Amino acid sequence: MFVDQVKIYVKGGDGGNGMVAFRREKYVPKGGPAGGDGGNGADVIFEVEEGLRTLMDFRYQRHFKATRGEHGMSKGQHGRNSQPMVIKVPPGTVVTDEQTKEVIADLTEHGQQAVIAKGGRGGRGNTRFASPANPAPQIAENGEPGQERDIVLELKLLADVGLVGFPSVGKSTLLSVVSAARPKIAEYHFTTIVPNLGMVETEDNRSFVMADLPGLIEGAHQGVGLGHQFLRHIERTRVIVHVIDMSGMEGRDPFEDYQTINAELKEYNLRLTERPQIVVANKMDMPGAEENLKAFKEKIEDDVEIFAISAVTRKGLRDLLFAIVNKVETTPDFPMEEEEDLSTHRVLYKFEKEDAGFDITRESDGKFVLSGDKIEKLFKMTDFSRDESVRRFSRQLRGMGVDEELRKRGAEDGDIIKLMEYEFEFID
Ligand SMILES: Nc1nc2c(ncn2[C@@H]2O[C@H](COP(=O)(O)OP(=O)(O)OP(=O)(O)O)[C@@H](O)[C@H]2O)c(=O)[nH]1
Repeated sequence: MFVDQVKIYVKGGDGGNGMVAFRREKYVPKGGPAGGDGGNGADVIFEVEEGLRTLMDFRYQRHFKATRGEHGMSKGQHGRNSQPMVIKVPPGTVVTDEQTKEVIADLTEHGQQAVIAKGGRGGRGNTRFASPANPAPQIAENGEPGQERDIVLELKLLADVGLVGFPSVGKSTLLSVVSAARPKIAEYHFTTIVPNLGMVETEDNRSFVMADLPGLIEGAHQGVGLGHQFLRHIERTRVIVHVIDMSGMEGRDPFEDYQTINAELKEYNLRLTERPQIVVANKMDMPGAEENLKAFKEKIEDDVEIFAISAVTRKGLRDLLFAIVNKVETTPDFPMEEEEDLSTHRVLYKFEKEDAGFDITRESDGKFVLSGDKIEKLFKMTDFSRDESVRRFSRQLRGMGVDEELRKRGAEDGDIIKLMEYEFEFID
């Protein structure tokens, strides 16, 4: 199979920060705590849109950051939660975590959704830290950071459109001038022929996959290592674009060429003749092409659509692409017999478990380095401008056993401890 691949970065929105505030009431010198919670940050969600058939859009935008939650406010008002960021993907998109190689989601059905990066929880305002012992807490949490990850999207490409025609009629030229991108083909162990495949995008942002078939069909005919699986792939082509050299060079007759190719398609018994066919009269920039086209039109059945173009000068390409994409969109799928079951409704979506805690390493200059998801998250959620928050952070570290572990590793009063880009002193 041809597999298109793109690597992108996604980040859920950070939670809004909690607020430290107190009630101000007339005649009351100091009211109770009134700082609201921050709102939750937005999730990054993928949703299947059946109209999409390539990962082309991700070539232009590779960074997706969802919005953060609103910060908590005074008078006990909570920040608003952010609306999820919904990104449309084509059916068949498999999403993998780049680092862990874990499959995050396998998106098959129209409308199916999966959370790809979770937004952070809003930080708690000081209202929530009030207790009988501490009725006026000077402490609030920062929002939890949104989940961020590099992910790989993979899509098995089916050729929507197959190019056929005699050698040298201009199929490769056409494919190369209309392709916005060549898919990064992950594997094609089944063939010795490198398939000529391009992703085409129309001006109105619709896209389809076009493949040069004849080389492949010839190869299959001669038995050069094309597997059954690959032939089936070709068979699924929805629309055939039949390219004809209208310059009639080398003494060939365009109409005879047209008939010969159609007869061959039938002979290979690939059911390709059942597909709608668009005829492309190419090389219209050459002398004599106009007359040849006229003669061709007189011989061909009336209902065949013909597009006169020049792949070299690019004349007529725009209309041709619109006609092709319209045809692709209105042609139903051609279900094959013994269809492999694509309808396994797997929705995998799991998040990696938070790891137990932290790691301690040592730099050459003797500094201790703390790392780990949980400890870094706690750090980001701490408002270091407030003593009470800082004290809470120390308590949290102690609770996790960080102090004890540092001591075991030989940390003494005054040693430098690094966490992300910050440094602290160890106080035993
Ligand atoms: N004048 C003119 N020449 C063209 C046009 N399109 C293609 N050609 C030329 O025709 C020759 C054959 O073009 P290709 O694109 O290689 O033809 P092909 O159908 O892919 O041929 P195979 O690879 O043999 O199957 C090249 O020299 C092209 O430059 C066109 O619109 N006008």
